[in-house]
Order: sequence, then structure tokens, then C-alpha cells
Amino acid sequence: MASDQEDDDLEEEEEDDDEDDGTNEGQLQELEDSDLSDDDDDMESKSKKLDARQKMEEEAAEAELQTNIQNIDRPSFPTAAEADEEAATTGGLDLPGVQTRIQEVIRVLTDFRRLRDPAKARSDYVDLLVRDLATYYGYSLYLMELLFHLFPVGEIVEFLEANEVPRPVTIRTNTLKTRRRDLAQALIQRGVNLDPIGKWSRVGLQIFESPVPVGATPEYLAGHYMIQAASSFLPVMALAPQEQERVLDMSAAPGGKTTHIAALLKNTGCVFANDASKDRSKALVANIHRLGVKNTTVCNYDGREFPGVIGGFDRVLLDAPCSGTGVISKDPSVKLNKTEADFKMLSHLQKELILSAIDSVDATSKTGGYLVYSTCSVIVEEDEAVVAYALRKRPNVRLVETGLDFGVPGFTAYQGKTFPRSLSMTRRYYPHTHNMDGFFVAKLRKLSNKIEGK
Ligand SMILES: C[S@@+](CC[C@H](N)C(=O)[O-])C[C@H]1O[C@@H](n2cnc3c(N)ncnc32)[C@H](O)[C@@H]1O
Repeated sequence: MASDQEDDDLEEEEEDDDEDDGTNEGQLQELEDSDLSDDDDDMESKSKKLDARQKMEEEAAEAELQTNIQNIDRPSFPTAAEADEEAATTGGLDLPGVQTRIQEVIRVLTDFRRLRDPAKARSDYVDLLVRDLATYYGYSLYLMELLFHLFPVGEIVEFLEANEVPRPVTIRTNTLKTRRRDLAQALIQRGVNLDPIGKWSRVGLQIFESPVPVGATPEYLAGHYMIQAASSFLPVMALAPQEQERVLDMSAAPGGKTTHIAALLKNTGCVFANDASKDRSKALVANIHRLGVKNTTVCNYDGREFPGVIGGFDRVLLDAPCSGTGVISKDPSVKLNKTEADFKMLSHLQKELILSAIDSVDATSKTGGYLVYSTCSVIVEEDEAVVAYALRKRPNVRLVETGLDFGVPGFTAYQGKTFPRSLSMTRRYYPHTHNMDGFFVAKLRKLSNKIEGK
């Protein structure tokens, strides 16, 4: 935003520029006229005139460029105290002004060399932008800083905007009881407007409109489907459990992924559905019954107690407790209520859980030997940093491809930290890119049951 004084200065500059333009135009016109009248000039003099004309055009273009640069309405930088006051004053907050400044600063940062104010460093612009984004979208400054560095400058707004709108309602067909085609037909007859979720899933349906609540149809009550976010399909698809296997779902409630695993096992083998919370396990048990799952045992251990409780699994899913920064559209309280201490505590818990999960896998399994680690958070400390820690502490595991044919590769470097190159085999999902909740999926293969140095 330019001050009144700056506006006056700009107007004066504009007037001066008009005069400059007139002079150049006049000179160009003279050349043009002499070109037309001097039919008798020899070739050499014509060529000289052309050169002179070209030079003058270049000078005019450069002068115009410089004028444009001078005329840029540079964002005004509030002092730290002013910005604090701006952010704290909820009633009088100039949100449209903040939004304009966000756009201006993004414009400068995306063409920094040309548009910057020479007196300001890139970090000045970034600090201002992060502060303004936090104010405008209602995030804590700490979380906004973490999110900001995940994306190229122009993309962060797309991510934040996507968090402001709900994701599509999606359901997963329970193949233990029905087929997707039959389920779709039954729901269409009830007036539900739906479509397959996408080519990547053979069991998902997206609901556009429904005259009845999707959680109260006879088909729902009969267990023909699970209401489940599209992103939640992905870890189980990556796990790819095989019939007759023993599978551990280490943090399972309310059971969207457990019941998906059971369906892929066709109710064979066995699933241990564990969750530390007895309260949340009530919904897990209810879903298991409703969907006709018969191969699953529910237990309530702290996941860190595994494999002391039971081990030797063909496959383990750790859908870890996390901050939920991928599901802000569902739970906007995450924007403000997660502190730096919370993120640290979660990352620490996730690191302990992933080691237990690895130790619960049987590397000699004939069909498996895999672990899938997933979160509904997009924060690197909860995702790549946890997997990198596991690779360091357990040299007997390797990252492998997830088998998911879309998603953004995980980070191998972030904010001065570097991770093993294999982290690019992990997959990230974003609301603005994939129209699904933010999610992270990593698949690991256990090569030996011996842990070096243990
Ligand atoms: C992301 S949710 C799991 C969602 C579930 N996989 C699903 O698809 O329905 C994380 C779960 O971890 C559980 N949890 C938290 N701390 C745990 C721990 N130390 N051990 C095991 N489970 C834990 C929480 O109770 C929560 O239900």
C-alpha cells in the first residue's frame, strides 16, 4: 500500500515519464520520416539508419522497463510493533488490506531480482508474508512457518484456500458384503447423485448429493460401505495385504483402514486392530460388526509395547497419531491449537511407534515383511523426519515404492535438513493438488529380523 506522499511521488514520476516517452517517440518519428523521404540514399546510409533506429528502440524499451520498475506499487512494511497490533486487533483488522499485501509480496517474491526494493532482503518479504498469511487465514505463526516452506511461494495460497473448503464426501464399498456396481445402483435408486472416485480405486464412490444422510441409509446400516476420506484408502492400498496373512493395525480406531484390510484379506488370515484409546475403540468394534468382519481381534495396548505383546506379523500398518494438519478443512481448530511443544511431542511418539512397528514385522514372512507408515499431517517433522529416523535406527529396513501411481514425492531436503535420497519413494498428498485430505504414505521392507548393534 502506498502512502499519500508516495502516491504524489508516483504521479510526478508518471508525468516525467510521459515527457521522456514523447522525446523518444519524436526521434523515432524523425527517423521514420527521413526514411520515407530519402529514397535516393545509398544502401550504406540506409543500413546506418536502420542500426540507429534499432538502437533507439532498444533504449526506449529499456527506459520503459525502468519506468515500470520505478512505478511498482511496492508493499509497505509495517514495523514489528505495527504488525503485532494489526494481528491483535480483531475488530479493526484490515483483512482486505492484508490480502492485497499478500498478493503484492508474492508478486515481488516470484520475480525478486526485478521487483524487489533494494533496501529489503528476501527474508524481510518472507517474514512479512508469513505473518500476513497467518493473520489472514487465522493460523498460529509457528504453524504457518512450517507450512510456508513446503511449497513454492505461489502455491501456499492454493493450499491454504483449499483448507477453507470441505473435501468431497466419499465412501468405500465393503467388498465383504457387496460390489461397487450394486451399491451404486442401490444408492442411485434412493436419489443419491454419485460417481466412481477416480481410476485409482475400484471400491470408492464420490457422493455429490444425497436426499438422505449418507450415514443413515439401509445400505450403510447393513454394512455395505464405510464413509471414508479418499486419502484413507491409500495406506491400505500401499500395504497390499494378501489372503491368509497376519496383519497388525497398530493404531486402528475408528477402523476405516482395519475394515479395508479385512476386506482385502477376504476375511481370511487375522488382523490385530490395536488402539491405545478404549473409548475410540467402541467405534472400531461397532464398524467391525457392521461391516461383517470376522478375522479381527481388537486390543488396547500402547503401540510402543509391541512386539512385546505379540509380534511376527506379515504386514504392519502404522497410521500414526498426528497433528492433523492435512485435515484442517475438517477440523480448523488445528490452525491455532497446536503448539511447537505439541509437534515435538508427536514427532517423538511417532518415532517410538515406528520402531515398535518395524520390530513387529517378520522379515522372514513368505508373502510379506512390510510396514506402511502414514499420517494425515503434511508436517515434515511428522513424516519424512520420522521415516529417516527409523532408517537410521533400524538398518534392517529399506524404503520401497508405495505402488501408488499418484502423489508428490516426499522431501529429501527441507529447511537445511537432508534426508536419504530414498525418501523420494514416499508420497505426499495435498488438498489443492489432489482434492483429498493432506496425507503422507511410506512403505518399508524389513530385510532381516536382526538389528545391527542390538
Ligand atoms: C490417525 S488415528 C487412526 C485412524 C485409523 N487408522 C482409521 O483409519 O480409522 C490415530 C489413532 O492412534 C491412537 N493412538 C494414540 N496414541 C497411541 C499409542 N501410543 N499407541 C497406539 N495407538 C495410539 C489414537 O487413539 C487414534 O485412534
